[in-house]
Amino acid sequence: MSTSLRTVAEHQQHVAGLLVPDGPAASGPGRPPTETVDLDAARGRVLAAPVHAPEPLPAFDNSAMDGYAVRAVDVAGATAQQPVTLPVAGDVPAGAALTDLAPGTALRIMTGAPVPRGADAVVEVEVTDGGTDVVRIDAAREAGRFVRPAGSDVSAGQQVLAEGALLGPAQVGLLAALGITRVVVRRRPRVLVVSTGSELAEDPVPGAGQIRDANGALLAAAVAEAGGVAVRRLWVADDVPAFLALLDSELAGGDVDLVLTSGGVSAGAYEVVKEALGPRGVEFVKVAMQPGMPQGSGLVGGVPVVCLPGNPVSALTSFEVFVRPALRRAHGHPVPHRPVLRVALTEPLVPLAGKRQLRRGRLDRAAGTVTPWGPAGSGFLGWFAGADALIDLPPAGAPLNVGDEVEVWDLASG
Ligand SMILES: Nc1nc2c(c(=O)[nH]1)N[C@H]1C(S)=C(S)[C@@H](COP(=O)(O)OP(=O)(O)OC[C@H]3O[C@@H](n4cnc5c(N)ncnc54)[C@H](O)[C@@H]3O)O[C@H]1N2
Ligand code: MOO
Repeated sequence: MSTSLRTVAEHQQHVAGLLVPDGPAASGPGRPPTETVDLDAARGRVLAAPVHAPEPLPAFDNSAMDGYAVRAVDVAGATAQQPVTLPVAGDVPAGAALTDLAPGTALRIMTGAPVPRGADAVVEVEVTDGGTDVVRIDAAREAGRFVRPAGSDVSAGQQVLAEGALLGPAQVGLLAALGITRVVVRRRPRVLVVSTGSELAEDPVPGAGQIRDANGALLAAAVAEAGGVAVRRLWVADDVPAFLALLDSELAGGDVDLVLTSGGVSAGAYEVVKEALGPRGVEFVKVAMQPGMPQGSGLVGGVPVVCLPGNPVSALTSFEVFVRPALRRAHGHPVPHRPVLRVALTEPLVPLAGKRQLRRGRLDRAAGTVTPWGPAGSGFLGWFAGADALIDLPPAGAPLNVGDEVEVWDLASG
């Protein structure tokens, strides 16, 4: 085994290289096919094709105010001292069909209702006496005032969303407003999650020396949060033939874009993942990072495989650092990385010599501070569950004092 450590950036490139379109993985999520989804399922998805407006928005001239539709010339010069009085010819509620306004009259109109033919302005009710038969108007309103013209927001045929746009509430709302009910989006990368270790209990109540599988749920959740889908979540004991048989049968179906394993990659006597996949060409390395030093990556049968360390804190941190950005970039997400903030420490910290360290932290956004959350070791999932940030400490930095600025990854955003 090599004793030189790979840098975090180098291993990020290795993992990203497995997943990007130009990478070696022909069948990976690098060239994700597309799928068409209903608008209700579109939030969080990435558009695979631009969208053009089939119709203008608004579709017809409509009122921006509750008030009176008038001809601007009929109210020209109106003031509180010299008001204009107009007969009210009727009401135009929202949802009403288009009507006509006769010169020298007003129509009581509601916000969103179609501005009648012949009217070119709306006088808001606040500068009138609110009359229903006859209305006193205390202010002039120029032509176009409080009229939202057809197409003033979006014109017919205009490109409203570009390929690669991330669909959030505003985008989904716009599509709904335009009558677009289905959109072509990039397919979510399909990820097979495999937990390894003979200590993992199959029964709900672990026996002596056994533990429950945390990484399966943890990584499936992380995959979903990154925009992928964990197609299957499996467990295999520390048994190389059983592991390989499972992997081969799972990959035979051809529906997996990425395999994520956890455990069995370090220096012990039963390192199932390393022993099984090393001979298949997967590269096992040590990365200058804590937690998450032992890592594996490569292709098995053309499918990218990323092998994460077993400690749950190490597995999740490794996912954050290596897998999440690659997965998001691979399916076209416009923002692959977490937002990085510069905030002040509330406690002193001593960086590790020779390794980049990602400590759990809790952000106080208002105060612009971060508090280290729990010990540095990789056996503290309980602490991780209470954290909302990773404090990114460069290797061999000087000891940090209270108030010193550090970079943190904001896990609650992006
Ligand atoms: N002699 C050495 N020992 C270790 C080294 C080393 O360099 N030399 N590296 C340490 C580091 S760093 C890490 S990280 C771990 C990684 O170990 P593995 O990836 O081989 O993982 P395991 O040994 O299988 O498990 C480690 C730990 O995590 C628990 N685990 C594993 N899978 C799960 C799961 N699905 N759910 C919950 N917990 C899980 C497992 O029981 C162990 O406690 O190796 C160090 N050792
Ligand atoms: O590098 Mo391991 O992931 O700390 O415990």
